[in-house]
Amino acid sequence: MHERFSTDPPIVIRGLVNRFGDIAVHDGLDLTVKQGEILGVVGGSGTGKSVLMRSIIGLQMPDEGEIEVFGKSITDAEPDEVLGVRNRWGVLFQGGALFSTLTVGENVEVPLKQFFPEIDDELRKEIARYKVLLSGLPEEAIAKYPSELSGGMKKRAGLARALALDPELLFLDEPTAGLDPIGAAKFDRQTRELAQVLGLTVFLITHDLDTLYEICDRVAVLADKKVIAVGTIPELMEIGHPWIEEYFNGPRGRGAQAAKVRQDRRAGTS
Ligand SMILES: Nc1ncnc2c1ncn2[C@@H]1O[C@H](COP(=O)(O)OP(=O)(O)OP(=O)(O)O)[C@@H](O)[C@H]1O
Repeated sequence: MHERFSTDPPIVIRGLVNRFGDIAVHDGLDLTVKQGEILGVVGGSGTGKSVLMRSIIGLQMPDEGEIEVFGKSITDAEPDEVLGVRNRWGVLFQGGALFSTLTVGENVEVPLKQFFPEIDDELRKEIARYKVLLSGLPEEAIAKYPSELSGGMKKRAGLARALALDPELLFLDEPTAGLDPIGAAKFDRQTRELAQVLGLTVFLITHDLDTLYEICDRVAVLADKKVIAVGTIPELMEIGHPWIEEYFNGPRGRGAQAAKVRQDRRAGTS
């Protein structure tokens, strides 16, 4: 079977420890991300969600522990081996992290040039164009510079770049932060559609309760330097952890839950 169709978990983390000076951000963190799921990652500010993502993609070398992505160790691998898995994921960083001196199209071409230098210019431009359109941007956005884009368009451009290499795994760091509610709901819908159509596994850091209710199959909760629970929202609510209760049962959590129920009724699914 081609690895793309493997049912093995694409991410397995065991005993992760990350320290900055004397302070441990993670201390014995375990997490398994299942093939094909959209996993929401939540936790209070500073609980280490971004550090966790950076560790998985090899930008942060952990002090202890083991991280496997597509069965390859990120923590012990030789740089060449990591390169072999790096082209199987795409990352949308907070704020898009676009190169300001390149147009949207050129930004999307960057990973293509890096990993597939043999592709000729015309084909590379055409692939980049297709990814920009796939991300929901109009044709005219291709030639624009990041400074000419709205916040929502920058996110979509970042998404187009994250999709450049046809990834199997997509990392999204707070994709709807700073978007208006309509833009955020659109972005959520698009993430779900892309995940379904392209067969992606999605690791999604968010504070957005609507996103969690709308598109996440499971949610991992970071607290006390670990993942304290992973499951569907109803499963998490049964655990009775005070932070989880407060998070999902607070006024915003109840609002998001009610919105989901209304939407499901309209769609005739409940
Ligand atoms: N390079 C670094 N050097 C020192 N401390 C760092 C570094 N990167 C992160 N930290 C610290 O690690 C902790 C976790 O940071 P991280 O950005 O992962 O939190 P987060 O859960 O993503 O927060 P937020 O929800 O606010 O984005 C914070 O206390 C942060 O100050």
